[in-house]
Amino acid sequence: MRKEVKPRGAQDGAGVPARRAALRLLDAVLRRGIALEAELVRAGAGLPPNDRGLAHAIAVEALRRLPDLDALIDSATRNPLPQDAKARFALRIALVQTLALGTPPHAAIATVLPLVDGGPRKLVHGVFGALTRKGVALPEVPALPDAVAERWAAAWGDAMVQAAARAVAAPPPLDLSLAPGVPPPEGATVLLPGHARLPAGTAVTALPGFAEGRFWVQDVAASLPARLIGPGAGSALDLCAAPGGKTLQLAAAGWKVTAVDISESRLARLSENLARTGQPAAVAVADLLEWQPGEPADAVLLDAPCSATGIFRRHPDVLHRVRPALIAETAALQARLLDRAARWVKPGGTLVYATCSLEPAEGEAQLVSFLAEHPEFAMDPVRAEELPAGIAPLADGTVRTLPGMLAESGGLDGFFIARLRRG
Ligand SMILES: C[S@@+](CC[C@H](N)C(=O)[O-])C[C@H]1O[C@@H](n2cnc3c(N)ncnc32)[C@H](O)[C@@H]1O
Repeated sequence: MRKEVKPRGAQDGAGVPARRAALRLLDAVLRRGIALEAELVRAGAGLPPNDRGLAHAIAVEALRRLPDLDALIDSATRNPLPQDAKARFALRIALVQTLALGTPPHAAIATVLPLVDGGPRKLVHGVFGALTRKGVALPEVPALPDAVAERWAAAWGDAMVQAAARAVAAPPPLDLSLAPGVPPPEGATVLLPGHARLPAGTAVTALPGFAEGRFWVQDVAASLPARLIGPGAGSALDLCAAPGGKTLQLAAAGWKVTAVDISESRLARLSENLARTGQPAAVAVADLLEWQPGEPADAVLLDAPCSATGIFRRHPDVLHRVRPALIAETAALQARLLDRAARWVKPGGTLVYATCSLEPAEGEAQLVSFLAEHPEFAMDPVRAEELPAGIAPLADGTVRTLPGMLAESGGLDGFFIARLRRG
């Protein structure tokens, strides 16, 4: 009689599919360098929403805590497990649940052992048991991966690295940009006019006014590039626009906006956001290395694709998958995009360049080479009163937000912003 071959995972008990999906997410980020959110679409396909949410929560928390989890694992094995060993992944998943997510140890290990069926079950069980019996805990301030700590210390100093480590410990607050005339929700902190900050974990879709488009989610740092363009009645190009936080701001400030992005799926979200908030904008799906507008614009905003290391609090996968080669690659793309964006600014018009990156190659260095090659542009220095209290423009008129700034009110994303005027 032929033995029936069951696909892997076919006999999974309750709770195991979520852990299998968490394993797949971590594997995608750590071994293949894929963004967590991109993999979530694939790894979560077919899973009920609760399992999908749990897989995501486990993976995100493991990425926040990876160096500390690995140090614990290494303290309990005679020879260090290879970084890509399945046993290490299984242990990270079991430990992070017990030590950070409040899962009882027996449930954490029982749902993880099926991931190493036919493999190192005994080892995983033994290491997990030894660590939990010892009563180990994660440190209050997570350790950053060595390569990140070294890179950021060289760029910004040790105090920034310590602030970044504190900031990675927990998800950030929920920041909203408010449509014109909308008051901040009750209990919100207001860092700038038209802004509201609510505690981390607030469900935005459950807030009164969400469906009516009275606000949209946008970190206060991410709201600065469009704010710095100011109100206007002329034409504005929002380049690399999706999912559209800045398009909404520009439209709400009175600009006649054309929003361009290469990603159809992200632009679909931009169109949903326009529909929900009732803000008008023309939308174009295009590669900006090929597209060009019918005529130059009064204001051009380039929120360029980047390593996204400035948003590590919400997307801790960047701490592990962004390497120097990726930073160099995105910096080269930014230079080409910036060069094209510059051609589309009317004489006397404004160009704002922004990246949500903590890498000088994607910010400060980009600006230096741009100014050297574009004498027709000069800095339009940002003034202190245009920024939240506690954040000052730099001497050259640019804005650099870093971990540690506004820490007492919940921090903000890492951004670089430069405003230029065409002569
Ligand atoms: C930082 S995100 C933009 C965020 C957006 N400005 C907002 O505020 O919601 C960068 C965007 O650049 C887009 N992008 C990357 N390469 C592009 C290209 N060659 N042409 C047009 N858009 C591009 C990506 O699809 C992505 O949506």
